[in-house]
Amino acid sequence: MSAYTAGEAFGFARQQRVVDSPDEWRDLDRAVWHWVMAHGGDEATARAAAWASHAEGQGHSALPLAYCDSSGRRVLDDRQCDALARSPLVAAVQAGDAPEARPLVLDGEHLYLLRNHRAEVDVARALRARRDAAHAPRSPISDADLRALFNGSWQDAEERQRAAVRQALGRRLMVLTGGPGTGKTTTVLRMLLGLSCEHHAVTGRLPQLRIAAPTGKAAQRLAESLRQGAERLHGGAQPIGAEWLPHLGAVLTADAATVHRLLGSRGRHGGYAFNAGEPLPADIVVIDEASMLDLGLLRALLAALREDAVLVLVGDADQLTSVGTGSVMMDVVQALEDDLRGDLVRLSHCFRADVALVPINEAVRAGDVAAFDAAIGAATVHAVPDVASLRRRLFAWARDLQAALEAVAITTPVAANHQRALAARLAVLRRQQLLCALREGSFGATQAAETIAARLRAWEALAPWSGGAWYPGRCVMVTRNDHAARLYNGDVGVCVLVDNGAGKPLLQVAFEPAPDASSAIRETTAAGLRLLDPTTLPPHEDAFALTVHKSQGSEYDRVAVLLPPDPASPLLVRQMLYTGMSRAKTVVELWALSEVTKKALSTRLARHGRLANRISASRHG
Ligand SMILES: Nc1ncnc2c1ncn2[C@@H]1O[C@H](COP(=O)(O)OP(=O)(O)OP(=O)(O)O)[C@@H](O)[C@H]1O
Repeated sequence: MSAYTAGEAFGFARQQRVVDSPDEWRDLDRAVWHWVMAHGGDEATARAAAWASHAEGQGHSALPLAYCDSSGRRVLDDRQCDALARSPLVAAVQAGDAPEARPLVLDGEHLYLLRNHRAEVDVARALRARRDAAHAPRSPISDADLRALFNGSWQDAEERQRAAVRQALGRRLMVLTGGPGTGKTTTVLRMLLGLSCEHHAVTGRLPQLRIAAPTGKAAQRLAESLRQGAERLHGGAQPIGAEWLPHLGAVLTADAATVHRLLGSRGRHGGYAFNAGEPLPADIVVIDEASMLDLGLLRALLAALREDAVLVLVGDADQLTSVGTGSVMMDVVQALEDDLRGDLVRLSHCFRADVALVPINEAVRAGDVAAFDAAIGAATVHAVPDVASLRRRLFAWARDLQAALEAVAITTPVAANHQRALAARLAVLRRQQLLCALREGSFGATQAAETIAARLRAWEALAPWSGGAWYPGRCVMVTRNDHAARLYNGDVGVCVLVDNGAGKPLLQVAFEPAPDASSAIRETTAAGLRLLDPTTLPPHEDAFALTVHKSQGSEYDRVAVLLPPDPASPLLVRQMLYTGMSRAKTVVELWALSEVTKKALSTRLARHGRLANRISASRHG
């Protein structure tokens, strides 16, 4: 789209041509330039506004006045910065609210689009209020209770888990962070039991509990882990006392949903059914994978919460931030770490049986090149300098995938009610996964998935389906929410051959249980695995290779992380590498040149904005 057509889309066609339109600007940024010029702004303000829009497109909530373009040149000179403060379209403030609504806000050394400024201010204010509302618990948890909640165990390695459970009581905000396998979910379950007990002591009734995550898949995983954990607590070698059972019941019957669904999203511009005027009927809300929350969604969530509700944010603050604006989990953790009050617990001990990957993940998390070199033996490294070598890797990968599909007899029909056989086929999705830093291009996930699919289809056992789009073993990921089908962006399914006892077996796509089915419902639907006709699926794509972004919240036995051979790629950041590699449970492969890996290791993704400062500003009002 040219600058003119972008402008036309906004209803102000045939304006001046954008002066010096930088190559990096998107059509939207140019449209913002036109909007400012059409509304009485000067050239400097229009330019700054377009750059603020561009920065938002990169995930920043604000444009620092010293912002540099990709060639390292400042995008606004001193004269332009001075002009901004005098512009009628700009509200200049020194921290805090903009006194009047103007489209741009100059807050100290940062320029904001108004909505991002409001979101930052509102989120910080709500979080500060939640922090300040902490009080001594009515029914503090005893060491005996803690021991009971941890199955009679009292190890040093569990101290922070116990601290998290103890410290959550009496608060309106609790944040739990830690890497994979550090026991976040295990701790959340105990925390919920403690919070439920406290709620009962204060109100005389059990709490209304809601659990959610930014994606359906993550919500489903949390619900399932909590259910399994609750069963172990109830039926293990040292079952918890009868006094806990009503609270366990509250956890077991809690609905799990995406955050959008929790808030009653009415679509892109329709707002939410639950908001400040119509608060969410919930006493305790747990959000897992909170690193995927963006600024706008956290603002909506905080607005919808009742003042006396407890919000528990759980996630790995070192993972990639959301694709949207801001890096809220990272900022919240930083602010709470700067002002320790017990409402943040960072777990660090890995409890997994297989800890071989812990040192390398820790080295990547910390960006420690020496520790990474020392731990690299835990990973398999393949240098992939060009398309030909990538192709060879992909072929070998497809061969292994074929072997995994063969092992579950993917081309043999299975009865629709044979849950075990269906679950075995579905489990292939968690066996091996290729994760790519890029989406597009010859090193991107789309092309890699195509190459793997083409190679797989050359398998003679799949010949009967050679004419169609669907074949047994095709793995797909849903790319758009379909609330009616209870399928959500990020859900993965595998195509299976189903014998329904009425003639020719049918191709169906198997998915795990719906995330927003309560556990009671899940139990009545024979383990809840869903079989759907391929023609009824919402938009989807092949899932043989995914971007690292899309893999957040999932784990696989074996992971290969593919990095592009160009060290200058802007997506090569430490959080991306950490997120990708830490998805592996037992085997991790790096398909990358060593200089590219080092570049990613030593580059920390930082998003511009002032949320962390605003939250920590509590002591100054
Ligand atoms: N205190 C503990 N004692 C024994 N095992 C534990 C303890 N805490 C966690 N585990 C075990 O460690 C494994 C990981 O725990 P959990 O799933 O709670 O971690 P997590 O941080 O939520 O992991 P992920 O981020 O990968 O979902 C599980 O097998 C769990 O049973």
